[in-house]
Amino acid sequence: AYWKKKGVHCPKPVPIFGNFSEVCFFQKTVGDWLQNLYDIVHLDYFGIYIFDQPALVLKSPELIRRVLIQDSVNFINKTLAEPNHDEALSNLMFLQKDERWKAFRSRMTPVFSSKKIKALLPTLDSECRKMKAYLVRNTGILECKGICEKLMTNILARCVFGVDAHSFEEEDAEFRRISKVMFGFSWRNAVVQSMYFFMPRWAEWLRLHFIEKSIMDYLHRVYFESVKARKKYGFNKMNDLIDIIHEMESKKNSNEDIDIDSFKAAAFAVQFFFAGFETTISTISFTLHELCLNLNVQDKLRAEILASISKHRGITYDSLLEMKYLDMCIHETLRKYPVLPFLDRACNEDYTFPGSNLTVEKGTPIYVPLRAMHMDEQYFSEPQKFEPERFINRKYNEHGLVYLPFGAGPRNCIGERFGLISTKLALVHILSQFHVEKCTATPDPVVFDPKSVMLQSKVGLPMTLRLI
Ligand code: HEM
Repeated sequence: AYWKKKGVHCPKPVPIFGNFSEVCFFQKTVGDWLQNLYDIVHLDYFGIYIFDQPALVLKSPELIRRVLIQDSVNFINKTLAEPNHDEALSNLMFLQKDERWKAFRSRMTPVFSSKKIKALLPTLDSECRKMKAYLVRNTGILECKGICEKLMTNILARCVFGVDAHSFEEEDAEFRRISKVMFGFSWRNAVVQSMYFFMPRWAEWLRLHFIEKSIMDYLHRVYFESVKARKKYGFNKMNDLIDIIHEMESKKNSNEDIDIDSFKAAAFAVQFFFAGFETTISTISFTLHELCLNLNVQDKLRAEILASISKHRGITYDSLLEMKYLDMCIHETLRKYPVLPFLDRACNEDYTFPGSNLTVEKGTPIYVPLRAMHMDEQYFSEPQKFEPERFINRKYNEHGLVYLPFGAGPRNCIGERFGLISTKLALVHILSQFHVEKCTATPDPVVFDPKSVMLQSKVGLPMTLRLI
């Protein structure tokens, strides 16, 4: 009745569940659910109900630009639950709101400058070399997502906490166990994380933990132990997050409105680990998957990589930025497989869309069905086809926003540069030494797992690796 009163079209809801039953019973992924709604409604926007909560879905690229960029001051918050019942969780930036988020974000932005990321390259490179040595010992059929998980566990443990995770040497290494509990499938994760996104009031009321408390405690402990060791042996040697935070601390301006106390710094370390893990793994492994299925693209990409390695006598930060076809392949992967298939915002105050009589009330969740847009023929011809060439002159967002793998506006992905450089480096290392090929277990097309809010293949991404 809410949307009817406002004169906003709403696909027919069912009692109790509203339009949400298929996601609620894990029958469809969030991405597929929003895409089905997007495909049947031919309007700039429409209403839905998540149980009894009205939410607005935007289809028009122009309205999306308004919400994410032009009028972003009205839409600074995400819809996610705010876990004020747990201090450690409430320090995670993507769960923060209003002034608290603003202050935290501006303090953390310098951590991701190109200079800082460039300084991390030797660390990333040495972890990629360990992966390569492991792959040389284990060619044949491999579950490539599992390999990428080991790699990112190692990279993040080093870049964030300054410790060696030993994922390639020991199957049951502690960090690997932690990342498995954080991201591996469990009904607990599926239910709690879906509730944080879509039933935030319930998640707050039930005092649920987005990340299991024991894991938070463990990661805090690792952080504090690393800081303790650094105090003893000296900072600024590892170029990792702990050194960067220490450097920021020592330059601290007393007028700053946020104090990065050690508890907040530890929370940021956890946040980095959490937000950088599945996102980067997904991008590396789906690219390899598509390269198995598109051997001409793989050959072209390998030719670019080998030429660059020979020109620069190795792999450098600048050479990674120079490889245009590599960049196009990754952007095509992020179009077909955006790890977060939708964006969410909540309006801070009642807001009337200019030129319309649509007013959304304070607190109303707003969704951008970005995967549906990435698969819309109107914007991307033959959307099922993996075609990196469509990114030759990347001008998709000229008239409104249609391509959004990292979101947009002040609340976009803070780790884009780090995610892209890690993805590029891992792909260069793998493709310069191995052919990747389809095996009988390679899923084609990929079937996504409805139990995960993020886009994940139901059966992993197995393929054959063959030394060149
Ligand atoms: C290829 C890899 C990645 C992809 C596709 C990706 C994608 C995204 C997307 C779609 C958002 C939401 C943006 C919005 O709502 O407008 C986001 C937010 C975020 N990402 Fe990433 N991400 C990636 C890597 C990383 C990495 C490596 C980090 C490392 C720290 C990171 C940290 C974050 C954080 C902290 C936020 C929340 C920002 C805020 O609330 O202000 N991401 N990411």
